[in-house]
Amino acid sequence: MTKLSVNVNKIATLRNSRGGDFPNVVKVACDIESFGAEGITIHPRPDERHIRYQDAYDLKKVVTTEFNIEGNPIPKFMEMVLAIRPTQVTLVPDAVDAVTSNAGWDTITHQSFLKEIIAEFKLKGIRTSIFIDTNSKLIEAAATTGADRIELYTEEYATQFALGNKKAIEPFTKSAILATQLGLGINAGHDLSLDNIQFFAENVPNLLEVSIGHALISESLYLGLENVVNMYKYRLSSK
Ligand SMILES: CC(=O)[C@@H](O)[C@H](O)COP(=O)(O)O
Ligand SMILES: NCC(=O)COP(=O)(O)O
Repeated sequence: MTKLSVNVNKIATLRNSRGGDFPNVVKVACDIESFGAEGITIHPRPDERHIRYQDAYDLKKVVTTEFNIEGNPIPKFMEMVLAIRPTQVTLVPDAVDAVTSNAGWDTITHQSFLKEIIAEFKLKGIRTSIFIDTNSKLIEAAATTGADRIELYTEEYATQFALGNKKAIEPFTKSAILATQLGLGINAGHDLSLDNIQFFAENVPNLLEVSIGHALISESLYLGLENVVNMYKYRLSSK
């Protein structure tokens, strides 16, 4: 079965908006695990606008499922991941000022760089995954870097699925078949949601893990609002 890794970036966004420690990222991650998630994902960005580097160290102490750290392997990120030794590092080539991840690796241009850093992570026993588009040449090049897995970048699928274009799954199915032939494990993420996840999982063979954050946290707000509004009303009703 495909594992669900919950990305808690948005919990940190909410916490940072008030400058305090509510919601507490570590507590939320532990609760998410106790609710059944099989992994916790974070994507610290250089400006620490949501997850802070300290959160990564704090989470390492408590996460009992798979801990996945995503990011661009700049020196500060490398140092942190090598010290923490999470279950998995997912390499994402995002620009410092990117609003969110918006492209996969060019594994041909950056083949030797990726080989070098993947070897460093492997020495520390950290599983490696490369964030990538559904391009067969890039997936073939990814297989030569020593990476254990690829993470298929699913924004295009999510956008097209919302427009009713179910054919958008085809490149993902093909990429998964190719990756399996090349000995790569398959993860996926970006804009996956309650609406589009089932069709994706049913049509992408050997899907090991999905990491989901933005939609999952937004859906949790919607699905929890009625309950919480009524809890407030109940507490006010004795007056
Ligand atoms: C790698 C990826 O797909 C991202 O979705 C990412 O981890 C989310 O990052 P933000 O929460 O900063 O948008
Ligand atoms: N790797 C993708 C991820 O962690 C979450 O992406 P999103 O669901 O926030 O778009």
